[in-house]
Amino acid sequence: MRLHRNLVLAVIHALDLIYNENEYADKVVQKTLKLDKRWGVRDRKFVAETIYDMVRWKRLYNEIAGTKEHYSRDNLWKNFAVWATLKGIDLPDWRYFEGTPTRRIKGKFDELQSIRKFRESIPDWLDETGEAELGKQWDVEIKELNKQARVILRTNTLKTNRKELQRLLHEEEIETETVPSAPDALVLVERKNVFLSQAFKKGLFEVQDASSQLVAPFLDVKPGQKVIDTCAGAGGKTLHLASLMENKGQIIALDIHGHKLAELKKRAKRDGAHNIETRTIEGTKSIKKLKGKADRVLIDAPCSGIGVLKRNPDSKWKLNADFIDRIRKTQAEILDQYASMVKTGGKLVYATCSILPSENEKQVKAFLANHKEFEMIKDKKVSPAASGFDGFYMALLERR
Ligand SMILES: C[S@@+](CC[C@H](N)C(=O)[O-])C[C@H]1O[C@@H](n2cnc3c(N)ncnc32)[C@H](O)[C@@H]1O
Repeated sequence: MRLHRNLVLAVIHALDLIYNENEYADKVVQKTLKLDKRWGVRDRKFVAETIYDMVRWKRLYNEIAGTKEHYSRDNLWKNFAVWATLKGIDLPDWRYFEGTPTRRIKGKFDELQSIRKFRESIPDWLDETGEAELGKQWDVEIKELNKQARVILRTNTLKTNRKELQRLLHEEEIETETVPSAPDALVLVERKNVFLSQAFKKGLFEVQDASSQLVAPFLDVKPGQKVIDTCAGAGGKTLHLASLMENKGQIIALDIHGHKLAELKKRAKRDGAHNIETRTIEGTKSIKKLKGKADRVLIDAPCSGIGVLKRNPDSKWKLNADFIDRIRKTQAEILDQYASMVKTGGKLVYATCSILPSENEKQVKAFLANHKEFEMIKDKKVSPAASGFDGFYMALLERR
């Protein structure tokens, strides 16, 4: 591969924004890709993938390059030289690469393979938490979570079926394969910007990981029921629930952030999902009004997101142990309060995109100890390593 100066400069500028200005990697990638309209598909792929790669392997590259946590331009170039060297790319004779110790880089990389926090490029606290909660399993999970995420689509069965969607995408030169574990899912054979496709504009699919696609079916919804999605956000699961309910019945989508619900509304319109009402939570009043009203309640709780690190590699650097402590408290409170919306004989799913037992089965266990009116029907842990998709947890409870 030959390096093009303007593309590499764009990557370095993006890293400066992410590391020094604390901007989110996905937003910076979006912004960077708009910099030059003349860039072709391969240029865009290089820019996006290199930024994500550099962010993912930040700690490892810092350690190899000796750049520590200082991201001056010179140090960003040093980190980039490590990336290129480890990829086997011949460094051009640009002044930034003068004196790059190619052999030392490779030697240091080999040496660091025996220390997990460097090998997997994670902060100390995360390595300690992962090991304390998952033991030996942490080794394989974190390895998988450092891989690049594939693009997965969920067929919008309100408008089409998986076979037809696959055919229509093929006509737009987007090749896909089916996913055995998720009946409505298609995985892209090659990464593409699917949001530009006609199929997307017509609302024939949503982008949603295969593990995330297991959550709505876990709630066992039926057309005609009253369903409350308590942490609906921009509605990934709400829209799936609407499809499973064939647009019949009622879904109330709640969240504390109105702007996320506004996005949900836009998506619902595109998808032809007509049975969703959004309500911003502005205090306990909105919850009390819904007490004992729902056949089904989904709590897709805020969480550490450790199960989706392959999608958001910069959360490794933005998360911290205090945040996880706080989020565990929020999860316990949410579960305790929102479960009251389930009517007798109704069902509740508690789900997270974390793989830490302290956010998952331990939360459910503590809840059940205090709420004898609920019993567990089943739960499911989706391991990133075993599935190749995101890490998730879901528990189905019933109110007696
Ligand atoms: C895991 S995300 C939800 C993702 C969404 N269900 C989806 O499938 O796209 C968790 C959501 O919980 C919301 N949230 C945080 N605290 C909350 C609270 N106390 N009550 C309701 N929602 C809350 C966040 O704004 C966020 O949108």
